[in-house]
Amino acid sequence: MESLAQGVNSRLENMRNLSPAERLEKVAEAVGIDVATSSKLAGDALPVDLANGMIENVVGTFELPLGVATNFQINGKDYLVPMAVEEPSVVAAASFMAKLVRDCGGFQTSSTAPIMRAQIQILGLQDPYGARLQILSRKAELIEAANAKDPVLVGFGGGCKDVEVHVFPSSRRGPMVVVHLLVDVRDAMGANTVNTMAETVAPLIEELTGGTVRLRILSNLADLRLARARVELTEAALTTKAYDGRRVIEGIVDAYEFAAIDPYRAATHNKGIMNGIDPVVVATGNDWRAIEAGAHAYAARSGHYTSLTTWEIAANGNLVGTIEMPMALGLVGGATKTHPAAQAALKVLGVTSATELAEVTVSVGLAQNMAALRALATEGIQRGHMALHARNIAIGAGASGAEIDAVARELAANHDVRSARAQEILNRLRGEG
Ligand SMILES: CC(C)(COP(=O)([O-])OP(=O)([O-])OC[C@H]1O[C@@H](n2cnc3c(N)ncnc32)[C@H](O)[C@@H]1OP(=O)([O-])[O-])[C@@H](O)C(=O)NCCC(=O)NCCSC(=O)C[C@@](C)(O)CC(=O)[O-]
Ligand SMILES: NC(=O)C1=CN([C@@H]2O[C@H](COP(=O)(O)OP(=O)(O)OC[C@H]3O[C@@H](n4cnc5c(N)ncnc54)[C@H](OP(=O)(O)O)[C@@H]3O)[C@@H](O)[C@H]2O)C=CC1
Repeated sequence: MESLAQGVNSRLENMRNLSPAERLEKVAEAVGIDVATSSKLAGDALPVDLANGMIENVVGTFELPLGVATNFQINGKDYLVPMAVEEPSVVAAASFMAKLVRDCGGFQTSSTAPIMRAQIQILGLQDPYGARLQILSRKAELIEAANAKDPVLVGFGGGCKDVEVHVFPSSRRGPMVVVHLLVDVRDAMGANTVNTMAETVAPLIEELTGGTVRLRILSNLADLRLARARVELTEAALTTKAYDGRRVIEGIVDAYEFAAIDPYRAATHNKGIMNGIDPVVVATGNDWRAIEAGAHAYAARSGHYTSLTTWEIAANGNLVGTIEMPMALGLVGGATKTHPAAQAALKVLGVTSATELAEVTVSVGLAQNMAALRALATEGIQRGHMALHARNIAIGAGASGAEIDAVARELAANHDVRSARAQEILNRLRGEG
């Protein structure tokens, strides 16, 4: 079931046995980017003078490993997914699950329009419900004032689309009214865009209500900007030498149920999802704090913190997994525009809109969750994870060059991945033991 949609085939074989330079060449060839672009992914892409323009008190830059997850096929289109992350086994696990999913038809995704909320807090009101209706009666005027501030966005079909008014009749500081501007931010993450609009309409709101406006800022609970992905896997696809596919499916669904009912487990389950999501967010120069805040607030929206994914058994016995969560990602603005490696990562992905990027990103989150649940429900997490973590342990013990893989191999083979053991192996290899 190989797809060469838009010329890209994400099923790159044998990646693990190549050198980083060979892998980059293979990726660049697969997605059709030039050397000038691909070289931005090889390291040293962010000169200090550029970094100095991005944040304050800059002293240098800080690097993370950049991997590329293979095998992703989403809505029939293949993607190679850049992931910037320090944790071993994450990229391997995402690639592995994407391989299983592509053999079962790939990921199916959808999303809402990219609507962000800006909040405007009003205090000093005796009649909060009366103020609410005053504001709603002038909705069109507020929308017009907000949109006058961003003709570029309006030109792209975005802009403020609606206004909501929420009343908190009794807070410790008296009645509070909170206006939400609902803004279609198109291909922006949207924070600066909606904050500007909120600050613009605040004087008009004070005039309308007689109250005092305090905060004017977006909400990171972007519950109107959702991205979704669905997978369906057969028993045969999940069968291994050691485990029957039916047993794997039952185990994954039991693991999901645990996360659905218990917040202690849900926190770890969702961390596993974010293992997939954050590296894509970082690699594309997006704001990962915003994504994390939105994810966990959404997981707790019912008052009970729960899983961001669902895992069920369909009538035909197949395993069905879904994810739906806020995904406020941008292709313009923020560091996506200034960081050369983020620009190159977006070219590797080949996405043409922020919603497409959001759908790819939640697909990686779903794949990552599936990898963790599959491992946890069968052999446990340590075999696959620790075998790859062994290289970190080897480096920590002082191994370098070819020593790293030699020490890691022995640690993993003996299922004894500890620093002291790594030191012993290293000493022996160096003839010092
Ligand atoms: C680690 C694997 C994938 C090994 O799994 P395996 O069965 O040893 O893999 P394999 O050697 O049979 O290879 C299968 C495919 O995996 C990929 N793959 C496999 N190895 C590599 C590698 N070295 N480099 C690159 N790709 C690799 C690759 O796509 C490969 O296909 P191929 O290309 O060969 O046709 C598996 O054990 C796994 O998925 N484990 C789960 C790992 C995981 O979830 N890690 C996240 C960190 S743990 C955590 O922080 C979260 C957690 C667990 O607490 C969340 C929760 O509790 O829910
Ligand atoms: N709580 C939070 O999450 C907060 C986050 N931030 C930060 O805000 C930044 C993101 O803000 P954001 O508003 O996205 O960034 P920008 O303001 O840099 O970019 C958005 C602007 O880009 C222009 N634009 C050009 N093409 C498009 C297009 N196709 N679609 C949409 N807009 C387009 C628009 O108008 P124009 O050309 O007129 O500018 C738009 O207003 C991030 O760095 C984030 O870290 C800031 C405050 C709080």
